[in-house]
Amino acid sequence: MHSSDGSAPEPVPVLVKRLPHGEGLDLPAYATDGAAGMDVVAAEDVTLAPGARHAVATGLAVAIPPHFEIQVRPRSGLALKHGITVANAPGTIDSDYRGEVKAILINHGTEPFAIRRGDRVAQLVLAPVVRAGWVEVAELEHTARGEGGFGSTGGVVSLKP
Ligand SMILES: O=c1ccn([C@H]2C[C@H](O)[C@@H](COP(=O)(O)OP(=O)(O)OP(=O)(O)O)O2)c(=O)[nH]1
Ligand SMILES: [Mg+2]
Repeated sequence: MHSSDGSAPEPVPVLVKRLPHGEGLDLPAYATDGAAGMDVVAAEDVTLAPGARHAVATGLAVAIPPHFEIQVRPRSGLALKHGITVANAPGTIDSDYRGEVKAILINHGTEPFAIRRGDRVAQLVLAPVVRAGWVEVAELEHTARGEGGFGSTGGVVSLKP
């Protein structure tokens, strides 16, 4: 959201600590002014065979403020060109996690994929967290959808006007 004068809001401060093997690497950064995610680089060399997955080190630990999370998301270019994606997308970094941030990458492609230290392998999206509180009831209100789901409104063809 932008403030009423149209200026961008202040970034939310997120504490970040470089681990020893992260020294010398760029911190995650937004590639453009409008980027939603910060590209994060690998802190290790690793080759993913077809079908293999690996928790790729970033060399970073973070302290996210309360009521926020960081999502670890794939980069579309790697997914489209090489079949490299985040196995648990979007990965969840909890605000109370103090271990190393890792990107769990999987190779869905047909060729081995070499990751070199410093390569941008995923993107981190800071997102607000709203917590639910259960309100247990015996009956739920009726809706037009009811229990229909999983394609109940039709297939891939567009809805009739
Ligand atoms: O892609 C990811 C996902 C998770 N984590 C770290 C941060 C997160 O706070 C913690 C736990 O993640 P999650 O809750 O997804 O995993 P879990 O299997 O439920 O483990 P746990 O029992 O530790 O919560 O692991 C990462 O570094 N990268
Ligand atoms: Mg968990």
